[in-house]
Parts: sequence; C-alpha cells; structure tokens
Amino acid sequence: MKLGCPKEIKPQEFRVGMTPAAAQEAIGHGHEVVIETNAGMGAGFTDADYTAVGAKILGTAKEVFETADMIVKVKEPQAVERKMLREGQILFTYLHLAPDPEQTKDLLASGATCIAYETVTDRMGGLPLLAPMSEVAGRLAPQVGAWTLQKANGGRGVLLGGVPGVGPAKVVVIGGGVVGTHAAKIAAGMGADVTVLDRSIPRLRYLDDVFGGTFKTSYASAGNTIELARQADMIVGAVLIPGAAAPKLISKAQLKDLKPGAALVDVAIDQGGCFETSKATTHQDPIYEVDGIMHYCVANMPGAVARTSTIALGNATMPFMIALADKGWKQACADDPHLLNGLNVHAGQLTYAAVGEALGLPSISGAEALKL
Ligand SMILES: NC(=O)C1=CN([C@@H]2O[C@H](COP(=O)(O)OP(=O)(O)OC[C@H]3O[C@@H](n4cnc5c(N)ncnc54)[C@H](O)[C@@H]3O)[C@@H](O)[C@H]2O)C=CC1
Ligand SMILES: CC(=O)C(=O)O
Ligand SMILES: [Mg+2]
Repeated sequence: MKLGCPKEIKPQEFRVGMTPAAAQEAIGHGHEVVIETNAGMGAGFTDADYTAVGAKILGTAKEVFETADMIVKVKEPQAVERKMLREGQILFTYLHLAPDPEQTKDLLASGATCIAYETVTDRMGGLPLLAPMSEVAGRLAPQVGAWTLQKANGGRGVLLGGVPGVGPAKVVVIGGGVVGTHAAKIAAGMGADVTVLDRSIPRLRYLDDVFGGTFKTSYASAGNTIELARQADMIVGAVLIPGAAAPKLISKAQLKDLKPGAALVDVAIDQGGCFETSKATTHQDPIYEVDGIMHYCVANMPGAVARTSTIALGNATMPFMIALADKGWKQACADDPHLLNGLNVHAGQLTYAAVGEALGLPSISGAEALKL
C-alpha cells in the first residue's frame, strides 16, 4: 500500500501524523511512504530523517493526496484537504465529527473510508489513540490555566500554589478520565487544592484509591458541580461520552455565580465543549472573556508541545496503521472490533451512531459497513 503524510495546516499545529520510526516500520512491511516536504519540521523531524528510512518526499499536499491509498494525519482534514480526498481512499486521523456538520458533509461526499483515532477502543474499555494526547492536554491544562489566571491575561491574579501565609488556588476538574487525572496530578503538584468530579463511581473509587492523599473526589451531580465551581479559581472541562457532543455542564447564566476572573479551561472543546460559553480558540489567540470569566478553549492543545505529542501519538497509532496497510481496512477492521469502532464514515455513509445522533443524520453499524 502507499501511505501518505501531508504537513498539518490547522493554525499553529506543529505535530505530524507519521514519525520517521513509523515510516520505517511501514517500509519494513513492504509499503511505500510519501511525506510532504517539511511535514515533520515542527516536531523536529527533517526531510532527511524520512529519506534515511526510505520514505519519499513530495513537494505538495496535492501530490501526497494523489499518490497515497491511505492518508495518515493528526488533525481533522481542513476544507482544502477534504476536497483532495477520493473514493476508496483511507483517512486515518482525529475527526471529532459530532460538533462538525461541515466536515461530516464533506467526508460523506468524498466516498473515502475515514477512521477516527478518538473512537478506536481497547480491551480495557479505554481509547488508546486518544489517551496519549489526553495525557498531554491534561498535563498542559493547569499550565495554561495558571497563565490565564495571571492578572495581565484577564484572570483573578491567583497563584496556583499560593505562598506561605496565603492559601493555594482551588482547582475543580470535571471528568476524571485520562485528561482529568493528568490535569489533577499536575495541578496538585503545583500546590493547588484540587477536586475531581466524575459521574462514574468505579472511576471515583479508583481515583480515591490511587490519589486519595493528592486530590479530592466528588460525584458530578449538577448541584455538586455548580457548588464546587462557585468556589473555584480554575475549572478544567475534561468530560467525554465517546464520539458524542460534550454535555454542557456550566451554563452562561451560571457564570455570574463564579469568582470574577476565574479560568475555565475547556479541554473537551474538540467534542463541542462542556461549558455553554465555550467556543474553539487557537494557540495564536487562546483566551477570551465572557461575563468576567476567562475561557481557554484550544482544540489542539498537544500541538503546543509538538515533539512530545508527535512521538507519543506515533507510538500509539503505529500498530493500527500497520494493520490497515498490511490487510486493507476491511480485513483489518473485521479482525479487530476495536479498530472497527474507529470507523466513522465509509462510502458516503456515517458508521458511528453517536455522531449520527449528534448531527441528526442516519448511520449504519460498522458491521454493516464491512458488507458494503
Ligand atoms: N483540546 C485538546 O487539545 C484535547 C482534547 N481532548 C478531549 O478531552 C476530552 C476528555 O478526554 P479523555 O480524558 O481522554 O476521556 P476519558 O473517556 O478518559 O474521560 C472522560 C471522563 O468523563 C466522565 N464523564 C462523562 N460525562 C460526565 C459528566 N456529565 N460529568 C462528569 N464526568 C463525566 C467519564 O465518566 C470519564 O471518566 C475529550 O473530549 C477529548 O477529545 C483530548 C486531548 C486533546
Ligand atoms: C485529541 C485531539 O483532538 C488533539 O490531540 O488535537
Ligand atoms: Mg482536538
């Protein structure tokens, strides 16, 4: 198979879909790899790093899309990229379709087979291709939130760890999965007083067992959520219902109950965000204010630490990419129900129920797609 990796074009996105190590692995399996020139530069990989392992460098994204049977990327394809997809081509990348009707329409029209990193599952009930980026975004959340809290940035002017004689900031993390756990660990490490809310009691039990002395846990009823939010200097939004639009957990009307200058870091923004007033921002212009409350809503947070993120993502995607290349998407997905869970679009049909529900569109099951 011919695998192609274009340079990412989302603003300030410096990650790359394929590392030289991943290219080397694919080539070792007898596949051809084409990379757009300078695609890896933002993550510290030169064209020479790719040619050294046998990949071919092409001058434009257009050539990569024309040549490749499978496109391997990081972010959802942007409008100009979607125009280059074709029937029968495989797209393997993050998609986040539930809040994105325009992208969904274009992918359906393309006839391509689109496998979303964020809905591939594993045997433990986890999301193995979302997890590495959730680890990164979770660890970044207190760092960007602390910056947002600085007075010159519009925040409350509160230092996370406090100082002797002045208490620490209160941080509330809504959603205690991968993002939430990493955010809580780092915020606690910075000296903040941290509480994690979740709706899953088994998850709260796990967090309490492992991190009981480090941060507190609370059940995420609507009442508890707003009660804790009112006392918080920073609130991290880290909930997920896989594939679905994020539930809205703090409304615009409730902003008046929060502390003036509090920082909302909505990591769940790629699924539409879990605060009513969240709208996606970029690394160039990451924060904005609504009713005196600062919002940070960057949808590709891991792009800020592109080298760490690219390597972590490449480690996780590599075995799935190799299975798709070795067997073709149909056999690879038939052999691995967890990879099949990643299938979101095939041959003009939506193949992921939660996306269909979010967008009011019909969908078929992955099993039905395998028969098309
Ligand atoms: N902005 C960015 O750059 C990035 C965003 N993300 C996003 O962060 C979000 C979280 O991802 P993960 O932590 O990997 O997911 P996860 O599945 O590990 O954790 C989500 C947690 O939310 C909990 N939850 C669901 N509904 C809830 C509710 N109503 N109240 C409280 N808790 C609730 C679940 O029980 C689960 O423990 C996802 O939307 C993901 O796409 C991930 C990486 C980067
Ligand atoms: C998960 C995701 O959307 C990202 O890493 O950008
Ligand atoms: Mg994202």
